Amino acid sequence: MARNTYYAPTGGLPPQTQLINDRAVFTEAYAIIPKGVMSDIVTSFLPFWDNTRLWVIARPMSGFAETFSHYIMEVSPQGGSDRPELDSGAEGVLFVVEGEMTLTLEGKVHQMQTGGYAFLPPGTNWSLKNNSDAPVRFHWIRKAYEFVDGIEVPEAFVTNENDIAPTPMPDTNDAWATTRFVDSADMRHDMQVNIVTFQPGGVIPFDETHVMEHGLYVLEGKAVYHLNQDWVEVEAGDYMWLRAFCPQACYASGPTRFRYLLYKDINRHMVLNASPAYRGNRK
Ligand SMILES: NC(=O)N[C@H](N)C(=O)O
Repeated sequence: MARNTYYAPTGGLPPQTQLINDRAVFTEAYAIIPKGVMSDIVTSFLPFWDNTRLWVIARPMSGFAETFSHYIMEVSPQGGSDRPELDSGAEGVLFVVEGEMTLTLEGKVHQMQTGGYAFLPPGTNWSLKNNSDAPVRFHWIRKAYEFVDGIEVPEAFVTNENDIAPTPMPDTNDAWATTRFVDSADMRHDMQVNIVTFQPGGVIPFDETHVMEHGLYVLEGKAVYHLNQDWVEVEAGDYMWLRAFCPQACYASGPTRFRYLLYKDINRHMVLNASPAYRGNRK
């Protein structure tokens, strides 16, 4: 089966001769981390991960307004972790963009390759190892799972994006389609990590303005995105973080398809006690 080729950052140092013309921006409504910023200078490390470095491209900051963290992981040969997740309340998604790795999930071994996708509910027993002779690069998106009395925690699964048919947006002539790994109406899930694909010229023709917070990592191609009041050019390897209600529209501006990994929080009430007014009203 044909496999997709995604942009995967490989680090390196920007040359000292480089002009200072990066497109990085951090605003109240959105942030852009262009691929050039993901250099060797800004890597992180994690406890109990061997031969591993990462780029943290999103994290909760204000305590209640941001819901998730997003890492780009790079695990060298023989690297990995037997204690990957230290927070028993965290759920996660792994998505492989280059190389291969061995995921052991509740004792069962899964060999994951490019396009491989795993959902890890809170409390899952998992470990990861790179048994190959090349680095493996994957995205790891984490969120504090919002438990609800009477609703079960969803089960873990491992799949590959090539095994899932994208759902076309009606009336777009298939120019805009979304690969969904879980059903939006499945109330056990409080987040989705999807892949959105636009054919050249495909558009989001109006400013979507909605409660879902987003992280968008561009996997392929390029586009012009409207974010709040700005038009920005983005291409494979760039990251966009969008706060809830940030207006967003785009058109795929390149000769090839434009695709991104899209995080969104779904299916839960908003936390009312985050508001000082609400706290004031309570006995
Ligand atoms: N920016 C986006 O791709 N937004 C999606 N239509 C979404 O909110 O699912």
